[in-house]
Amino acid sequence: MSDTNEQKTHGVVTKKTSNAELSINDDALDLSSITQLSNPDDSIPIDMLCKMINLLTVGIFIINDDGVIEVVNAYAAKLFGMSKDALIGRKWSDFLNDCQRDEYLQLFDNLKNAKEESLSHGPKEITLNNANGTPIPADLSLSCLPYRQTQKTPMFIGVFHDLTSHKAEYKKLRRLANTDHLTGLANRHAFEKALNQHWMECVTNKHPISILIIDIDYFKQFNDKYGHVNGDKCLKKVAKAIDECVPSRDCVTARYGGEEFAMILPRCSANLAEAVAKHVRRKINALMFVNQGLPAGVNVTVSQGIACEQSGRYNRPEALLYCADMSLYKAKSSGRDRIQISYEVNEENESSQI
Ligand SMILES: Nc1nc2c(ncn2[C@@H]2O[C@H](COP(=O)(O)OP(=O)(O)OP(=O)(O)O)[C@@H](O)[C@H]2O)c(=O)[nH]1
Repeated sequence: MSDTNEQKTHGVVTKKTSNAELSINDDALDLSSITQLSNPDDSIPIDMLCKMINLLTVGIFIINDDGVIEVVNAYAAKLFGMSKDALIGRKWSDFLNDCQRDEYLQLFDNLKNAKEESLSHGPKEITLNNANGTPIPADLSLSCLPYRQTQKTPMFIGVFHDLTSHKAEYKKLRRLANTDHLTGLANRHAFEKALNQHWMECVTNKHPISILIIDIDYFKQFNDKYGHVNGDKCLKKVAKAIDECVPSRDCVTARYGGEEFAMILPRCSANLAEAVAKHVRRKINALMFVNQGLPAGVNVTVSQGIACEQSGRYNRPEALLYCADMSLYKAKSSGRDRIQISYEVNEENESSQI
């Protein structure tokens, strides 16, 4: 008895093998021709090829020159969210969103009209809208099968991988790379990236942009007296209090160094930055550490430096940052628990203290 039988479904011939199955529209593609290797005497038995393709954890489909699916493997069917039989006769581009569909139809035209047989495209990242309504990120390559193997009309093979888990992992790693692990705030790297972006946006649109640098006073003494574990808890509390003072969602609060924090205030004047700094000061002064076993009287203060770019005072974000840092230094040297605002670059007498 033959291990391969055939049945007609919706006008499409489905070939079934004993070990694996592969749906094929026989009218368009003689699949046995694909099994021909460069040496015509070497060929892979069809059932073995079907089994191999079906076992692959990569989506494979073959389409005709109308973009209609003629062959599809089990993994592709799973990702498309339909049975293999149901997929035969469907246009593969139905599973793309409008924007990607247009791009791929254009590309498909290019592939069809190309003179070279072995033309291919990709891999390129796409999002498959599968039949269950789940968007699946995938990378897709589309290649023209050599004419000598498809014999009649040109055929194309699509190969794609599910990128869902890679994407999730990438997102997680990206978040970790941008986050300070102790406080959960942005880290210095993320701060600098955000500063460049906000600087460009504010300067281009002639909006002010302010930076606030906040440093815990005498934190070494806190650590020495209450231990590093309590020091860490204190840093977390201070970070949370600072983050609660941002005036809008596009502000960025970061841990800039050990006990130093920084805030980017896009579209905020020096006056607004000063109001934010006063808010920070009140919140930090009110922090209590009793719930972590420290005496009721224990508290911390912060010194703050502000610089604001408005009307081209500074030519680079680094200059703005430098002046905010200089202001902080002045706030420290003049007694701590203070807010210092810098109005001009390197002008000692052009700053004010609160
Ligand atoms: N617990 C804890 N301590 C940290 C961490 N990072 C930095 N520090 C401590 O922060 C302290 C900073 O000390 P200094 O730079 O001398 O500053 P300070 O004692 O705050 O003094 P001023 O800034 O001049 O007011 C050091 O004792 C560091 O060990 C951290 O992640 N956890």
